[in-house]
Amino acid sequence: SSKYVLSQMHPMWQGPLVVPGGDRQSPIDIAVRKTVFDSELKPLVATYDPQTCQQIWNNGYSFLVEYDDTTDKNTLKGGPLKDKFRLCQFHFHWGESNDWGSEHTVDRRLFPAELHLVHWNSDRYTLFEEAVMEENGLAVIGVFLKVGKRHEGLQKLVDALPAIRHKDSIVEFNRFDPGCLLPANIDDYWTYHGSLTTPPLTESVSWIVMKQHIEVSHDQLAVFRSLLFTSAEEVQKSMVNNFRVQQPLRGRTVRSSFT
Ligand SMILES: NS(=O)(=O)c1ccc(NC(=O)NCCO)cc1
Ligand SMILES: [Zn+2]
Repeated sequence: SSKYVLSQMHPMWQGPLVVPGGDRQSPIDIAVRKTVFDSELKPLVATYDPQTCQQIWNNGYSFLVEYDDTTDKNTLKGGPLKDKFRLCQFHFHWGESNDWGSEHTVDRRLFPAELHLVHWNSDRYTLFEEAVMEENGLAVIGVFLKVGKRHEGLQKLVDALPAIRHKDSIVEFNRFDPGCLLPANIDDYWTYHGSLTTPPLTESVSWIVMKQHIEVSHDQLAVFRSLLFTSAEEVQKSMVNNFRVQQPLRGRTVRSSFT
């Protein structure tokens, strides 16, 4: 049965959204004490080619760094995944202040921002658009951001943001290694079955949320907040608080790859 999901997460969404089923929605709170260690979970193997980076653009919701996903150049396998997945894009969610902004929470703790690396199952499907509708179609790696020392690898991205301040603006972006945004330790993660956190909210995501966060500077995060939800003709609205609120667990188990 499909349930109505009120669009609490963002004023931009008008009226209730119908989602298929609605009992595998994301994000969620990860109650650490209730996670279950699974010794069968393998280490994650992420192989990314910085040369396949194509463009960075403001989609009116976040900014996306998109990769050429027509070949198996950027793959994710292992971890909870049975198949091989292809990176298509990564993006972030953040708040208007450093006190909130992440989508997932850990024991209700909010982080100032969260990175999502979006992959689709290239063993079973030929396009993202196909995979996004399927139960085992997507794998998204979530990485929490904390405010601290400057992230040298992120700076190249930050320097490109003023050029895509408005919705639908896009610039060519080449040579960016998404691997530089992963924490040192990618063996410790939580994993559960969920959904996209923005429309179409389809329940096709194997979530892999890293236990270890990365650090970015206050100034780097401030540049995220200088982006706009709006296009050049509209009244300006700062791109902040582009996160969805935590959704009910509905009996799901969150597994951990570590004790
Ligand atoms: N926030 S999230 O759950 O990681 C997410 C990822 C991809 C999408 N959609 C998507 O990638 N659409 C096609 C090309 O951008 C929506 C939400
Ligand atoms: Zn996201």
